[in-house]
Amino acid sequence: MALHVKNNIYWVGKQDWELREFHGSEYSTHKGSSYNSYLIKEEKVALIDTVWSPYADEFVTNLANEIPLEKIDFIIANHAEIDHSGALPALMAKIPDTPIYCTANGVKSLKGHYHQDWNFKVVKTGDTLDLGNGKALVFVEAPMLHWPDSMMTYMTEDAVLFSNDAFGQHYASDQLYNDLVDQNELHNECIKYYANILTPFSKLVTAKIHEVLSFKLPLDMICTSHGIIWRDNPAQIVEQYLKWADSYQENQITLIYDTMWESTRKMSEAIAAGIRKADPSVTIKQFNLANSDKNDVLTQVFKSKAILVGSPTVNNVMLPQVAALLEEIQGLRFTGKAAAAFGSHGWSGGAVERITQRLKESGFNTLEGTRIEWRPTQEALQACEAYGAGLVAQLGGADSDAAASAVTTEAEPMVCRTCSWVYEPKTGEPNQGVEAGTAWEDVPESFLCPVCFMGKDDFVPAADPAAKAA
Ligand SMILES: Cc1cc2nc3c(=O)[nH]c(=O)nc-3n(C[C@H](O)[C@H](O)[C@H](O)COP(=O)(O)O)c2cc1C
Repeated sequence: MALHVKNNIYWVGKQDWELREFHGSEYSTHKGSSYNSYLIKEEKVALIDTVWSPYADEFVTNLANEIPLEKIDFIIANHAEIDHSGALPALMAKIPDTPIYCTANGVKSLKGHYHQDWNFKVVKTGDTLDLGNGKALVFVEAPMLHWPDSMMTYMTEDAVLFSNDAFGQHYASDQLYNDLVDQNELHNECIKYYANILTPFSKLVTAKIHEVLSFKLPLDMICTSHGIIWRDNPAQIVEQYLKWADSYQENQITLIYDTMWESTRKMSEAIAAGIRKADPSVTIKQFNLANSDKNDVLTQVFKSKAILVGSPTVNNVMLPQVAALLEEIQGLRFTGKAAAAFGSHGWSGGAVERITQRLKESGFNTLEGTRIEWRPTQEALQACEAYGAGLVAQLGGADSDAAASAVTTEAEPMVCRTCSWVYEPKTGEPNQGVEAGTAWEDVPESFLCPVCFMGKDDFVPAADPAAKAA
């Protein structure tokens, strides 16, 4: 059923109350989700995005009840991922010649998904499409937010930004607008979405928001492609994104572990007690990975100034759930956080060292870990408490941003021509073993842009983007 949004704009999407997993099991959706599609009925009729493929037939039927399909003049595909483009095959079967407006990368992704040579119209930032009635759509490319093809579409006069995935949340609701839903639920789903999906692209988030703000366009609503529409003070989520993109952290320490026989859990609790005694103001959270949702844990990592990751040693390595989480943590490229490892072992040990190494490779400012043999004695637990207290003292000035800013270098930043990610010599790129203070000429030839994976040749001096990389 179509729902009126503003003037001649209607929501024609799908509320998916049942969804509990998204991207396979990559993202948990405790509150369901929605696939938001918008129909604009000006002199010209435009459809912005569609819905996920399982709901394609339902979508097309509902749309045809709203408007004869042949009256749709333009289809805008802001993003090719199948939760937004999934109904295109069913729709295009009915109106095969209707033009689809998307970025150049959008054509590649849509062809890659559907293997169809539809009537694609490639658009770039600043291109406009006249809707009549004095209104137009303006396109803004947003590469790697969060796929190479991503873009946003702005509607003039109505001052509505169709932001696609940006500013969205996985949150099914019978209310369309941000001011009508539970604010805590909304905040939790927004931060989870940012933490789990957008964290690696934070530098691009900041740059894109500043670019769009520089256009000085009025903004009345942000119509996202998942979750609610921001109509009450839409700038609030933009401001929130700027904070989240800036090495976000709260006064929180999170302990994450797995255990076979509870020794590592006891260590976690003793370390937490030591932290609590040393700093009663800090929020402490503890998660056993065996019974925790990984996306919820990653959200807490995002909120933390420091994390402690624990595992017993098994066959000289860590437990697999811990290894899996560390892989996710590495991909998310958190910045400005400290970390340490802990765990129990029987003879050789090995897990604490491996965890420490992985945390270091993931860009954390790693602190000395702690280990015990077998099940903890009273003395061992006291030592863990003391360790927790000592950690608080170390955290006083130990975050890696501070460490990075202590690095002085005259070396110039370099920018990736494909996605605009900036290499800052001051911070290096610890994910690829490039230490803070490394000048571009000393960065290994195997270096890849961490956002779009282009090689070193694709980089040019940030101060002179027209120049060719040496
Ligand atoms: C299958 C298995 C393999 C193990 N392999 C090692 C090992 O390679 N090195 C070691 O030091 N301890 C090893 N241990 C001993 C555990 O690390 C030890 O029991 C530890 O206290 C368990 O901690 P937890 O109670 O947190 O599970 C192993 C234990 C099991 C059950």
